[in-house]
Amino acid sequence: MSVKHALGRGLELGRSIFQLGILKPAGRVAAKFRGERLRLGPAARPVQPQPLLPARYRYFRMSLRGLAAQLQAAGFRRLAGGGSPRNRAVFLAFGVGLGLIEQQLEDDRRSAATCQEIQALFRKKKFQSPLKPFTSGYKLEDYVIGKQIGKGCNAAVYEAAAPFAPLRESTTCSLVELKPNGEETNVSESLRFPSAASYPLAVKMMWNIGAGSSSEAILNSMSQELVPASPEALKKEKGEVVLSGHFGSVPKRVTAHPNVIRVYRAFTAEVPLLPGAEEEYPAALPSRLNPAGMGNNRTLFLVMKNYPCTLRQYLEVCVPGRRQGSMMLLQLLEGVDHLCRQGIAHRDLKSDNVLLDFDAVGCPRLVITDFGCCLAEEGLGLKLPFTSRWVNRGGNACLMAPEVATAVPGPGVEIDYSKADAWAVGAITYEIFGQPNPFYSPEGLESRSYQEKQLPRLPASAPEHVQLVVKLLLRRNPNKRPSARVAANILHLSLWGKRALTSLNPASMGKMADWLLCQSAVVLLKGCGPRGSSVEAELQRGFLSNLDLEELRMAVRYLMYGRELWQSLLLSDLP
Ligand SMILES: Nc1ncnc2c1ncn2[C@@H]1O[C@H](COP(=O)(O)OP(=O)(O)OP(=O)(O)O)[C@@H](O)[C@H]1O
Repeated sequence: MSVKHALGRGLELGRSIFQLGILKPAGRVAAKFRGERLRLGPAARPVQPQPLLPARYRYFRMSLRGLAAQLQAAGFRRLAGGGSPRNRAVFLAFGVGLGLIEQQLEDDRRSAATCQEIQALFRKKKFQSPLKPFTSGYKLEDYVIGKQIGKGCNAAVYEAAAPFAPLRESTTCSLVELKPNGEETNVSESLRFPSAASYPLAVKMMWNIGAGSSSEAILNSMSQELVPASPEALKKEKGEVVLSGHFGSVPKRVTAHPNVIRVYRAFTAEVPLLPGAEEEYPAALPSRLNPAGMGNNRTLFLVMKNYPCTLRQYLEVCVPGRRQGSMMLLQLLEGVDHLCRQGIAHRDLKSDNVLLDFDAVGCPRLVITDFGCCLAEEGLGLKLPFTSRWVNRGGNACLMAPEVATAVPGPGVEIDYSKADAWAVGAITYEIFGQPNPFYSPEGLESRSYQEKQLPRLPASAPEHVQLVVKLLLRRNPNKRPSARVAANILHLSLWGKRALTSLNPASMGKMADWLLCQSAVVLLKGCGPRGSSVEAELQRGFLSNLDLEELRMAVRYLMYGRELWQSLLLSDLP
């Protein structure tokens, strides 16, 4: 081996370990170079990207550095101790080549610092609620209730108005009539959704059957509904949070996010006789209103913004175009990532539980709603002890991730929900791109037993990056499935970083940092213009406020992996 060759091999070895992420633990693979035992060996063939845990990544870096040092030391030893000069030089060159990878580590340190600075800049700008802040509204009498706008298994939802809760100027143009953009969609006629102008609020009245009528009992049984409640939602009395009474346990609360519903007020009150109650939910009424009713006298009311439709209703009349569909998927992933970061799993994601309105340019804005089945217990995180079959695994069995659906209860068993909502988003994407959800129909796939190769193809109209993300999200094995954050990053990079992507390399994130800086400048400038509150701008700000170098690197790896598979026309057989 020539010196030049050895230098090249050293560089290559370091780079390949670096690019692929060293996937085998040190010590298990011991490489030998010219008789010298080394503690690390490169992975021999391209392997699928896998998340590198920060601790492991640090360990890997230390090992790489250690390896370079070992080689250099061995080279010097041999230099001092004799041996053929050519051999010594070769040895030294290999070590030096490997040591050059240090430069990449330095590059990484700088890129990580850039990410942190950008993140800090964008985190400063808080998400603004579409309603002007209001101070009253803790009683049912504060609201004028209109007609019923929805009903589920646990509640009826009514439009409502309150003189003190007008919409912000910029959002009053939420489209009443949406003319789908010819280039983006197949639907030609205009679509009409009810206007929220006269009733900007929605009041959800929970059906209280069996929870008792004390406020404490109501909260205990419906506490998850309060997860998206703002800090001002519950009346504060003498500095203490009360809900028409005193409560022991309050669940975790999610902070505001553009893709997660906000509950502005929550209070208990006597169940009133609202329009359609006797016909639509007579059994949920208290005996005061219906002698045959089984409901309790008081219940929980939640006040939210009134959205024109659900995602399911929207998709019944409209097939979003490529870009719009990608942005809709991206919003769901952003919402799920926000929940995950706060240790909350929704556990009942479906197109009925996603509400939708439109930004000033007619782009659908999606918000995740109905937290009645969520996992948000303080101190529990995303892992639920599954010790008996009576433990509730969540709602909507059809869209239950395989690891949840197949879990068998037993001592010490835990269900890990950290990627379960992301899996459901993968399934909902079929609906967004105009296809039936493969997990719905009776003849459809079952999440507990499907094989990945049985998944239908998305229509050709779905962009390549969406097809890749859906394939990845619907992997059975959660360890091989990207998190919502990494999946969102793949879409962000594909939507806005296409040109930069051609030169991106997971081993050298310097170019990525340059692109991020340019992107930040663009987003900041756009934020000053009239489109500052557009869905696109919100998504871009969200991305920049959540930058993490390793998660970005992971996304780049997946993209490169997807590109390779596309090139070899193997995407349908994605392992
Ligand atoms: N803020 C809102 N604006 C407009 N419509 C809403 C709003 N919240 C809910 N809805 C409508 O009411 C329906 C029922 O609401 P929701 O899903 O919260 O009730 P639920 O009884 O908890 O549902 P589930 O049966 O899933 O448990 C929704 O599908 C939607 O059509």
